[in-house]
Amino acid sequence: MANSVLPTVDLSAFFNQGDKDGKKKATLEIEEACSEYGFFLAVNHGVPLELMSRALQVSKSFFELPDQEKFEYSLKPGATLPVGYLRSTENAAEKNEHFFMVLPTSTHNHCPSGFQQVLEETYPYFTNLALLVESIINDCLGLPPNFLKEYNNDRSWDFLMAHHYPASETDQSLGKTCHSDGNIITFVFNDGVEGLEVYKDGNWIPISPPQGTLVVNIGDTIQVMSNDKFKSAAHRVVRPRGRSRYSYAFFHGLGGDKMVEPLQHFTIKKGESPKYKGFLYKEYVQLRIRNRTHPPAKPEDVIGITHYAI
Ligand SMILES: O=C(O)CCC(=O)C(=O)O
Ligand SMILES: [Fe+2]
Repeated sequence: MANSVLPTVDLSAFFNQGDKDGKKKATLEIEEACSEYGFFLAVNHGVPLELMSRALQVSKSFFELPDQEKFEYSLKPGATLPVGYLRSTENAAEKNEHFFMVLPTSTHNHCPSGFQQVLEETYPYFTNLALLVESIINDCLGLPPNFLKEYNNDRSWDFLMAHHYPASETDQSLGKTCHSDGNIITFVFNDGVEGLEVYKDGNWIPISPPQGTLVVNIGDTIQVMSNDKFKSAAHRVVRPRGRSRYSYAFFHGLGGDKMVEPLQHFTIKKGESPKYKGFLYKEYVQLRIRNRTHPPAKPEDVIGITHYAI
């Protein structure tokens, strides 16, 4: 089965004090998966399965509402963050709608009560899991203990998105076009409907994780910091015929004022040249938001991490 190429990593050892062998095994699997694919699947990740399915139900109920009700949650003019309801424009290359949420305590959020509850309940689990996976990645990359934890100490650039990809009928447009994520680590879960594909060596690999499994992927920031040791893989969502697809993505980011650049650990210390120019995380985030709010006419003009490649 095509799906079996992505390893499924059991994270339970990290929730059971003392299971050293389990931690070692999972760490090695994550290291291999992140250098090879930039993606892995995670089970026993600590996020309650009941909460994941309830969150998907809330999202389905929201996206089934009449347009007029959904548009009440559209981005307010002058808003500093693209929070709330967003949908693709009529002739865009992708067809989707999203609900975008930031830190539960943020006054920027503009959520109906269902999403507010999902946000408040899921956020602590995803934040803890992200800090755990980030510390495992720190070890896999051979960085000094707690390096990423200390560098990445600002949680205000993280966000949660609910996605709906309407079923494809006659048109062939994608649910989400080929992209890589700009952040540190992303967690995705969906309703069991296929559609996510990861690009590797010229092929699109379909990823259909069993329900309750999390898809974990490395973002551009780790790719840059590790000077390409870990991959931020291109991926996309194909819209299945006749079936809508629902998913959530949690994006673990970095403080906006942090500099993102290849770390000396992967350049000077290894005798390798940096593969990227340094940039502020917030600059890259702004460029990526602009890709959405003012989509360029030509797909090749969409700004991605190669913008900083040397
Ligand atoms: O819906 C999915 O399965 C993937 C979503 C995704 O790639 C993203 O939000 O960046
Ligand atoms: Fe993505």
